[in-house]
Amino acid sequence: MLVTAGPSSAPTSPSGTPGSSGRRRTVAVDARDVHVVLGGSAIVRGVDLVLEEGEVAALLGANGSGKSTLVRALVGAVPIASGSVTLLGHPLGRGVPWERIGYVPQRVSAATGVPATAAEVVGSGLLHGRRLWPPRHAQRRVHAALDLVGLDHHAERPVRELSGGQQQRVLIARALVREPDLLVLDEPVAGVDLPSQQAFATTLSRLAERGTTVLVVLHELGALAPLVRRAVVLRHGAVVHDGAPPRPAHDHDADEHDHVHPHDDDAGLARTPAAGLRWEP
Ligand SMILES: Nc1ncnc2c1ncn2[C@@H]1O[C@H](COP(=O)(O)OP(=O)(O)OP(=O)(O)O)[C@@H](O)[C@H]1O
Repeated sequence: MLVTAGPSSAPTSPSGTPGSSGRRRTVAVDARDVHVVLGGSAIVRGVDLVLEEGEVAALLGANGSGKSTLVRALVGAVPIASGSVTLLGHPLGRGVPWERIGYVPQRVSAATGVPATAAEVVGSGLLHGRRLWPPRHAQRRVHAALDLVGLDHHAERPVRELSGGQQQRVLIARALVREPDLLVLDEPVAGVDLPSQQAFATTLSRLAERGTTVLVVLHELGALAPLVRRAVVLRHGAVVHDGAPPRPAHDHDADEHDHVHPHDDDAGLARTPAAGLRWEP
């Protein structure tokens, strides 16, 4: 199921919203008028973001536009100055079912001071708050998650011996192992080779079909283009576009680039291999 509902949609409640079929859909993320202030500067300025169950949305914007800060605020990693955030029907805080949420932060190493193996790092994704021991079938789930990112053959290797891109894939597996209902990913495929990006896109699309909601920070849609139907574009911490994905452009990272382009659903011609998009009719 893929549904889009921007802030301009009919009002929703944390528990759900009636769809066109009349069936109640669960709202996975309900952020209203979110402001974040860091170091005395307003970094996120009045963002509204409502994501429904199974929706795949990309968060785009130039460097420094506030994408990471916004997703970090959504998962409670930085405090919000004002506004409200509800995740999976629960106000941000201890009541949120964090075990149902996977988060891949931006560009962190999977290697810690501890010589953990890839399987151990992924297994840590199964631990949370009150659960300090692995659930049943943990090993099977760990290996399945590593297999999804093409690294099961490295399961017993210390992560510090893996390349940067492989470490990133370990972190993706750590989020996937939870079989999350909500997945928040901050530039998950930066530094990841194209075949792995495509495998990741396939995995995400299967998760979305199953009802997982995905919010992914990207600079270019890249291999994920076929599954992203909604793009939220930030500029200076505010949403300047929320709707169909913008056309790819080579200058997306330029400060003055507005990230908003006319979109044509029949725009195969607008999507060129040079822009890094894999176009599927
Ligand atoms: N802890 C902090 N204290 C002060 N300013 C911060 C802090 N963290 C981020 N910022 C500032 O907030 C702004 C937005 O940063 P953020 O990392 O959210 O942008 P981004 O859109 O994710 O950028 P990029 O595409 O480069 O990853 C930047 O100007 C950054 O310097």
